[in-house]
Amino acid sequence: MATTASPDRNDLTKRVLPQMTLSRGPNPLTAPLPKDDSPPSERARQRFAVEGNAIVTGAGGIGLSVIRALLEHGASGIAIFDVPVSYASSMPAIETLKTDFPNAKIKTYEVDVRNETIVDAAVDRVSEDFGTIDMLLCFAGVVGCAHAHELKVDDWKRVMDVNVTGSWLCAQAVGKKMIAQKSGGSILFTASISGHRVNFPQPQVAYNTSKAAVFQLTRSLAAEWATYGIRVNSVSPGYMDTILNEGDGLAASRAIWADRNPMGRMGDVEELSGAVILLCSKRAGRYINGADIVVDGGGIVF
Ligand SMILES: NC(=O)c1ccc[n+]([C@@H]2O[C@H](COP(=O)([O-])OP(=O)(O)OC[C@H]3O[C@@H](n4cnc5c(N)ncnc54)[C@H](O)[C@@H]3O)[C@@H](O)[C@H]2O)c1
Ligand SMILES: OC[C@@H](O)C(O)[C@H](O)CO
Repeated sequence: MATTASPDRNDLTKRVLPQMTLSRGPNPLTAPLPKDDSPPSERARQRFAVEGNAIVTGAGGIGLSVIRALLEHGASGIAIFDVPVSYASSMPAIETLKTDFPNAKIKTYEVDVRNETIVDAAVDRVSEDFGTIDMLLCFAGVVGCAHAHELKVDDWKRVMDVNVTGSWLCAQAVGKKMIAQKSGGSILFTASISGHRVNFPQPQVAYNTSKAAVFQLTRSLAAEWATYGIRVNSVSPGYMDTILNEGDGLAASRAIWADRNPMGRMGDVEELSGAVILLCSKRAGRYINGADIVVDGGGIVF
């Protein structure tokens, strides 16, 4: 039997919470594209240029590679958030970046992304040190392998806290700054093919679940913050050749992953940077919001 919806149900103003109404204020994403008469090569360069300062969390294999790409494409400042133990190994690479890009401002901050107080204080410090925050790229992440029926709740929480809560805390702290700055911005999360499908042979229920959550975090913030000129997207790498895929018994799986990939190999971290630059670029990425780009060599062949 057909039911008639109550009149109130069709009245959006009564159904939608006040804070979800899209108040259209000044928004760099709604302004018309500026006319550009520069020569073709310059137009091509500008199309994939990134502008301003970026906070990058997780200066591991992928994070360090992307920082270099951001600097090559025009970023003027990079604030790196990581935990002290990782700085010990990534510091030589960070020093090389400072030498290779002498005009860029590159600073490191000891930040455990799971801690709200530390994240908020660090984002405040970046604001003071750099002026504006134009981009946030979240690469801080951990993996954990255990059979689901044996997984301890602390191990579940460790993965969720870094991959989901850590990404959220950084995005909220930076989002507040971007909204106040009124100049828009770009936020990029790192999901994974593990959020799209269940990988083989490693059992990693917490990791897979955490990365699927990152998609909805991406889409939720993309929907809420476009009105402030903030775009929010994610990348989903396949198996990249980093230290993340060495521990927790994962090294033994590398040959299986490569064998099942159409390209017969794992990815090089540098092969991810094109997608990241596209999503963060002000021109080429301007209408890309709430998207996830999979970079996995064609997926796993079963
Ligand atoms: N390598 C891959 O195959 C692959 C595939 C898909 C997704 N990813 C994701 O990409 C991201 C980067 O991975 P990677 O391969 O470069 O790994 P990585 O281990 O080389 O780097 C991860 C970085 O995150 C940092 N980190 C961990 N916990 C942190 C915390 N609490 N606070 C601050 N920083 C913290 C680590 O210190 C490290 O520098 C992760 O989110 C990972 O899940 C990786
Ligand atoms: O799915 C690829 C990655 O997210 C990750 O490196 C892997 O799943 C770790 O087991």
